Amino acid sequence: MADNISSQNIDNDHRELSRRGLLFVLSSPSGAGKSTLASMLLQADDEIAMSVSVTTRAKRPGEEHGKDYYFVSGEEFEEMVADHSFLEYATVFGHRYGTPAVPVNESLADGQDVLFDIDWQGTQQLYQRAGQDVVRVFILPPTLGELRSRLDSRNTDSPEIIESRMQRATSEISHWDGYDYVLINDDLEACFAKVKQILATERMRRARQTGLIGFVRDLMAE
Ligand SMILES: Nc1nc2c(ncn2[C@@H]2O[C@H](COP(=O)(O)OP(=O)(O)O)[C@@H](O)[C@H]2O)c(=O)[nH]1
Ligand SMILES: Nc1ncnc2c1ncn2[C@@H]1O[C@H](COP(=O)(O)OP(=O)(O)O)[C@@H](O)[C@H]1O
Repeated sequence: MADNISSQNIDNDHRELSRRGLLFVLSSPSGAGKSTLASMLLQADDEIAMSVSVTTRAKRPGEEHGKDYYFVSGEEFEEMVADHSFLEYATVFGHRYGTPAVPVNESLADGQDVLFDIDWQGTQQLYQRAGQDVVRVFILPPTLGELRSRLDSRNTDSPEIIESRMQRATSEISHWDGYDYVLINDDLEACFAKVKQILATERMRRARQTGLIGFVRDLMAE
């Protein structure tokens, strides 16, 4: 386990978030395209950092420890739970997934926004913790047939795993109304443009609540 994501680096309650940046969440049923959209956003925007999750699921071909996930054993995961190292955690498809708090706080303290690829359970927990700083975006596939063909063509999972993800897809989708924005990822570039538009709009909304207040006060005092 990488030390920089464990709780040992800080003394106080590391689940207490510094509230400077946005917490930008992408969720979707497996295969709808959230990882693809997340990596496009990270490439296009210097002011947002990815929250790398911890998981007990097996590494897929091509995935890197510390970049895609921190891959840990079940025991290591439960130790992190006991240490209160997670901002949120959940069981998805029979595996444990969690967001380590320390890197998120570091990014926020650096003035970065933070991008999360987490499920609806984690989104609810994050929302309870950080409320108005969380922007929740749900990505839908255009059809379930297209979802299956994306899972097939991604070529990372066995037919059994793909089947179980398809069986979970409708229950994942049923949580769509717990999100601020719902996008259909049909044409990738069009969907990505909407993701960027949402981020830009939400940044402006925050600027209205924070920096601009001082500006308006000074302007009116002139
Ligand atoms: N709550 C929570 N969910 C996560 C976290 N990391 C990933 N997930 C979700 O777990 C699910 C499975 O992710 P993954 O194994 O990468 O499969 P994929 O969605 O098919 O790429 C997805 O819905 C992810 O959004 C996390 O830290 N917390
Ligand atoms: N709009 C799209 N049109 C066609 N294929 C897509 C689109 N968006 C994503 N994909 C492809 O679908 C597969 C699943 O996408 P991925 O981002 O891994 O989904 P998720 O992270 O939601 O599980 C990948 O092979 C990806 O390249």
